[in-house]
Order: sequence, then C-alpha cells, then structure tokens
Amino acid sequence: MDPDSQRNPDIPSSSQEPKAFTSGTESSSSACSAPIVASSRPKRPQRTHQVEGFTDTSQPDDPVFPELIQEKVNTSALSETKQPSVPAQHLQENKSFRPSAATRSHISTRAASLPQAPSHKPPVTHSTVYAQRALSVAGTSDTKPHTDDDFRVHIITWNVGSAMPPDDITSLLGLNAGGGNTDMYIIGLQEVNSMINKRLKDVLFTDQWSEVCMDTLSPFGYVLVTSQRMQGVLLLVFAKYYHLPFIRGIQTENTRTGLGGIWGNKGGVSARMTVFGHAVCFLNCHLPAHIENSEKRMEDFESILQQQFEGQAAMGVLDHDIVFWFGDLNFRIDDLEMHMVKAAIDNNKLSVLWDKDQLNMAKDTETVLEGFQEGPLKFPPTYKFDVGTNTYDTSGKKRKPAWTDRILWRMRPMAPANSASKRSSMSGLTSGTRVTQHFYRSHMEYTVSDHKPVSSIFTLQVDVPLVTLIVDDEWREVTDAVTKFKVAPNYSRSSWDWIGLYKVGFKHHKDYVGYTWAKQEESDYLRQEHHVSFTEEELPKEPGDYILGYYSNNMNSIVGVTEPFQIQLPSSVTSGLSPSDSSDFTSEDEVKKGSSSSSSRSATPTGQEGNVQKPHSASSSNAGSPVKSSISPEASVSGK
Ligand SMILES: O=P(O)(O)O[C@H]1[C@H](O)[C@@H](OP(=O)(O)O)[C@H](OP(=O)(O)O)[C@@H](OP(=O)(O)O)[C@H]1O
Repeated sequence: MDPDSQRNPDIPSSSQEPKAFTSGTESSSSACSAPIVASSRPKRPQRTHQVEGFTDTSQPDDPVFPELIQEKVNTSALSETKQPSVPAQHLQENKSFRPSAATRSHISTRAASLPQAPSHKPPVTHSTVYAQRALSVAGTSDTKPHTDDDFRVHIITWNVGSAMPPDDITSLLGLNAGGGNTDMYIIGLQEVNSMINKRLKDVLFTDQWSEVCMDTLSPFGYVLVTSQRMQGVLLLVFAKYYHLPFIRGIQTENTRTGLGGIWGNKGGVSARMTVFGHAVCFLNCHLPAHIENSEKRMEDFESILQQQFEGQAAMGVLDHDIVFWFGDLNFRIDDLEMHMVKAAIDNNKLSVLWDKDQLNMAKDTETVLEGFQEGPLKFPPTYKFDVGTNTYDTSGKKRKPAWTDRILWRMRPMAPANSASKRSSMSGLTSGTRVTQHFYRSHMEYTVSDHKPVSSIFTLQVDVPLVTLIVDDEWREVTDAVTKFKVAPNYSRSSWDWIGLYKVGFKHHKDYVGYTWAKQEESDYLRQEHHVSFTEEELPKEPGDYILGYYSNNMNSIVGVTEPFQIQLPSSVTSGLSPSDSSDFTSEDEVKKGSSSSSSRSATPTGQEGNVQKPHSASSSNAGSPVKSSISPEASVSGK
C-alpha cells in the first residue's frame, strides 16, 4: 500500500493540505516592458465604494492642517522596555512574518545550510534602540494592536519638487520618539533634482536625498538594501541590518512613460525581493500631472505593471505576494469647484471629497486596480502648496488641492482551488498572510516642496506554524535529547503523529535518521506543551547538524520544524549498538523490522490506527551511515 495515500478518511482532504508559505511564483507570460497604449482598458463592474480588507487606519479625526501629533510615550511600556543587558535570547526578533518564527525562541546558534534567523541581536551601541521598540508607533495615533511578532514596514512617498533635503527628517521617519521599531523603510521620492549637472554629481557621489536618509537611519541600525533611480524618481529600501540575510532575490526595474515612453521624468521604479520567504514588490510611480489626464495615468500605470524581473525569480509586479504601490500618482478631485474643495478642507469635511477623487473613482471601474487597497484619506490633500508654507497654491496656476500622493497595497489573490493554472499549486501562498495598515498620514511640517510627504506603517504577519518544536541548540548527552512541542488550537492531532530527526541536508521528509512518536496521553489533552525524548538507540552516531520535524499523520506533511542544532554524543554512546540491543520493541515489531531497508528511504510512518500496540519509539541506530531507521513507524503498524 502506498503510505502517502493513506489519509485519514475523517479529515476532509482540503483541510489536510498544509499551508506553506514560500516565495516565488511562475513568471507571468506578459510581454516585457512593452508600453500598453490601450485606448479602452477593460472596465470592471461597479462595486460599492469600500476599502476591501482594510482594518483600520488611525489618523486623528480629520484635522485640517493637524498640528504635529504628540508622540505618545507609553510609560508603562517604557518601563518594560528591553535593555541591551537582557540576555540575547530575549532580544531575539521573533517575527511571525518569518517562517516558523515561534520555533526560533530556542536560539540555535549553529551555522548550517538551512536558513535561520539571527540567533541574537548583535550588540547595539545605540542604547535607546531596544527601549524604543516597546513604544507605540512613532508619531501616530495608532490604535492597532501590534506585537513583536509583527514585521513592520514604513513607507514614505514625497514629491520633493527638486528641493534640497531638509536638515532634519527624523519626524518624517518617526524616529524622534519611538523610532527603531520599524523593520524596513521604503522611501519613494519624485522630482529629485535631476538637472544634468546635478545628475553628474550624483553619479560621482551619492545624491543628497539618499545621503540624508542614510545618515538619519544608520544610527538606528538601518542599512540601504537597494535603491533605484530613474531621473527624478528615486526608490530607497532600508532594513535593519540583522534582517539582511533574509532579504533575498533583490531586483530593481524602471519603466519610462514620459514622452511616449522614452523619457524618465514620469514612470515607475520598483524593487522586488523576498523578505523571510515572502515575495514583496515596492513600486514608486510618478504619473502624469493635470486633472484631465486621469485616463493617461491609468494607461501609464498599466504600462508600468508590465515590468518583468529577470532571473530565477522571473516574475511580474502583480505576481508578488504583496505589492506596495505609492508615489505622486497625480490623481485630482473632479467636478467640485475650487471654493468647494477648500471649504470641505477648512470645515474638516474631507469625506465630501472622497467620492470625487479620481483614483477612488477609478478603483470602482478599472480592472487593473482590482485588489489594490488604500486606507481612508483622513489627511488633507497634500498638493499643491506654496513652497515654504502650509498655504494652498496662490500662484497664477491656482491648482485645486488634491490627494496626489498615495500609498496602496495589494495581496496576490488566491487562485481558485480547482484552477488548472500554474499558480493554483501556490494558491495557499497568501491565504494566511495579513497586512495591517497602522496609519496613513501626511506630514504638514515639511514645506520645502509644493507637495507634503505621506507615510504609512504596515505590519505583515502570517499564520504561526501548527506545531512549534522547541529544542536545545546542542545535544551532548542522551539526556539532552528532549524536545517540547506546542500545537496550535486549530491543529488536529493524530496519535500517529511523529517527530523525525533529520540530518541537515536531508532531501525528503522520509529521510529521518530517527523518530519518536509525538505522544499525547489521555490526560494530556488540555495541556499546551508536551515533552518527548529520544532514547539512546534513536540517536545518530554521526555528529553534525540536525533538525527535528513534526510529521502530521492527518495532513501527510511536516507541520513544524526546528532550526538546526548540533548532536555530538560521547563515544561511549556512539560506539555502536546492534539493532538487537534495542529492547523497546515488541516481538511483532521485531518481526517487521525486515520491512524497512536501512539502505532505502524510510516509508512514511503513516500510522493507521491498527490493532498493534505502538512502540514507544523506534530504533534508528543501525550500522552504516547515514543512519536509517531499522524499523519505521509504518512497520510497527498492523497490516503494513
Ligand atoms: O511637464 P512634466 O514633466 O509632466 O512635469 C509636470 C509639470 O512640471 C507640471 O507643471 P505645469 O502645470 O506648469 O505643466 C507640474 O504641475 P504643477 O505645476 O501643477 O505642480 C507637475 O508637477 P506634479 O503635479 O507635482 O507632478 C510636473 O510633474
């Protein structure tokens, strides 16, 4: 019988599917960077004006020119802040955005070929960094709960109007109080001075905007991960330095849409990467100006979306698990006269303007905008101001105020379960990912440009693993060979679940070198945490890096893993025991030993509840290397 086909008939097959979160999708087949000049783009049916999936953004209630929001320093939180003297394991980032985050608390410090999070935060000389992490989101009226498990992404967009950077951007970055709790900063600028002589200087040296951002962020432990510039459109991606090993596959692209696609004064620059295994794309756009160009803006956006990232992770913008789209999108407020717009702003009636915002209107009709979400526009229009003031345009142009500067996001939709497309196999990718917007605001205090900057903080989370295994980072004695495990409340256990011991570099979940049943006594049912141990016979003779994997009998897959840890037992233990030395087996087990060859891949121990007493455990200590189970859990089950 094929053990892999032995699903528990009581469990519907859909619920037996593991929810894996890995990165990478098939490349879209769309043509590379061919501008779309679609005169009539597909429209989609009208829907109610509502922000899909938006949970909350907590901006102060429609203040007109709000005063700088007072930083709320939570003193009780402060008293609990993490100081650098706290042991390393308590300082470890434990973000659920990372795979198996909860399993990381055991602090494996082993270097091994499997990806692992930093075992501890390296010493930080900036003494306030840890204190700051416990504060509420800086400079905001954030009311969303967020924990250390969140991966925090702070996005800023600003049309800087060819201005020099201001001396101090700490409040823009939320660093003046409570800073340092963000994991990544994404800064999208437009109209960075790109005069020829300035560009030449910027090629030789770093441009001043990049410089000021780096200077401001580096004391807080942020480093520039990547940047992309297309004339005045600049995208900067920063991350905490200890995330660098987990930010991979970085690629950048740009699309010119100015002058029919040959000039880069308008267009989009993007950076894609996997962040802890999740494919994320950041897209900074400067779309055409002027009220009458709404349709052109959509066309250009569609053209920019044709960007294809080359290489192994060849994919388009919308193939990413999460896309953040921001910039001077240049949409304006239709219909309403200038005085009505200004009255709405002055009287704090911004909602009057929402329905006339061209982007909001386009969201209802444009297919290409489907899935893009945006928080409510509770800040006043960020364009157009007299430079150096908070006064809307008094020049001869008399531009109507507009929310030109925007930040949106999009989760990759799940393919229908029965879809035959290539992506259907990845349909679960984003099912457990959650993006929460914590605030969406403007920054009125910056006056160097005719636009105000806009920023937003997001937290990214994925489901925690169904089973969390906790193990010490070294097994030097047989008595160390213990693991604790916790199961998620929604996890359906089977008494035939087992925990396999794998040598790092294993190729298949059946390549365990030893295993033990994930026992659960009757009296255990309400316990959160369980203990199991490996006996001497189950331990490998070969020292090296190993991991434990929890195999779910119901789901036919591994649903929890540890990071690599080291096994190095004393020679007295590893001197060799013949299989017959194991006294753990019933005579029936002994009879069945022959069914599992030590040289072949072990059969999946998919135990159907049979009429044979399960062994407590099975021996893996057979002669030869790599050590294979001399008897698999499967072999111990009647009828196999
Ligand atoms: O000519 P391109 O390269 O498209 O650049 C445009 C023009 O400079 C616009 O000036 P004008 O109105 O004189 O044509 C300006 O509009 P405003 O002067 O209204 O700001 C736009 O600013 P943004 O709207 O910030 O993009 C800017 O993007």
